[in-house]
Amino acid sequence: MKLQQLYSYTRRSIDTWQMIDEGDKIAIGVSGGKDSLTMLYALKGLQRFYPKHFELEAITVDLGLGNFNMDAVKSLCNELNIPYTIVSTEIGPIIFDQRHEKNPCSLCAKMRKGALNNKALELGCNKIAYGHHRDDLVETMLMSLIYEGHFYAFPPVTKLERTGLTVIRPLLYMTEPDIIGFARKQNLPVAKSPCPANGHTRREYTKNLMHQINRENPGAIDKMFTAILNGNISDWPQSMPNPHYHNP
Ligand SMILES: Nc1ncnc2c1ncn2[C@@H]1O[C@H](COP(=O)(O)OP(=O)(O)OP(=O)(O)O)[C@@H](O)[C@H]1O
Repeated sequence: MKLQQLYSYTRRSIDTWQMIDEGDKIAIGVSGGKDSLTMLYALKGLQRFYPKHFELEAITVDLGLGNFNMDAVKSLCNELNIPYTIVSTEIGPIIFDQRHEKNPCSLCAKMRKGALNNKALELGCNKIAYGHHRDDLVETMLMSLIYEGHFYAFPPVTKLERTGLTVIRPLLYMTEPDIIGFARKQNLPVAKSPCPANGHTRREYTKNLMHQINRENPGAIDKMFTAILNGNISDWPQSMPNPHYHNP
């Protein structure tokens, strides 16, 4: 995937869901994975020509799991001229060593988001960008169906009432293969997740299932994505009708 295509997909979600307002200061959550690194490029590029002016801050929450070297990400942020902050935490040791959590993912995500939000507020940001893409959205919907028995997927924009921050997901129209292709082409310094639960979670199971369904029924992921977009899901904001874009 070329840079121009990346900008065009990102702009599509930003316009459709009105993610950016004049004067926003957006914290980009950077895990070091391919999605958030791609998002650094996407938002930095868009900043140059988007009609509304906005500022960017990149933030990584270090979970304290060791083996976590973000020097290459620091250099990338330098190159892109995005201020970069690493927040050191003991979230990993608390979850795995002290509490021996059987289902560590939800508590970890909650604590990680708390640390990210606090730093974003401290830096004067009013929005937080997550690198979720189309396949993450479909995966989450399937998890909700299989494990919770209802049709739900996270919205493109979420206002967090307690902190006043707004979460945005600018890569929502990108597919995972597109992101993988972009990350490879740009030679992005993708870090392997240091999480010991990685690869053994319900999410991983659902992801494999989703790919199996798509292999056996080509186009199924796109169809499920369309079902979500048209699904009148609670929490989802109104999308902007835009003559330039046609939803699938
Ligand atoms: N440790 C972290 N510090 C800051 N932001 C994070 C961190 N972990 C996740 N995020 C943010 O939350 C988003 C979703 O997290 P998730 O763990 O689902 O990542 P992912 O799908 O593996 O994406 P990525 O390839 O960016 O890691 C990430 O894209 C990123 O924006």
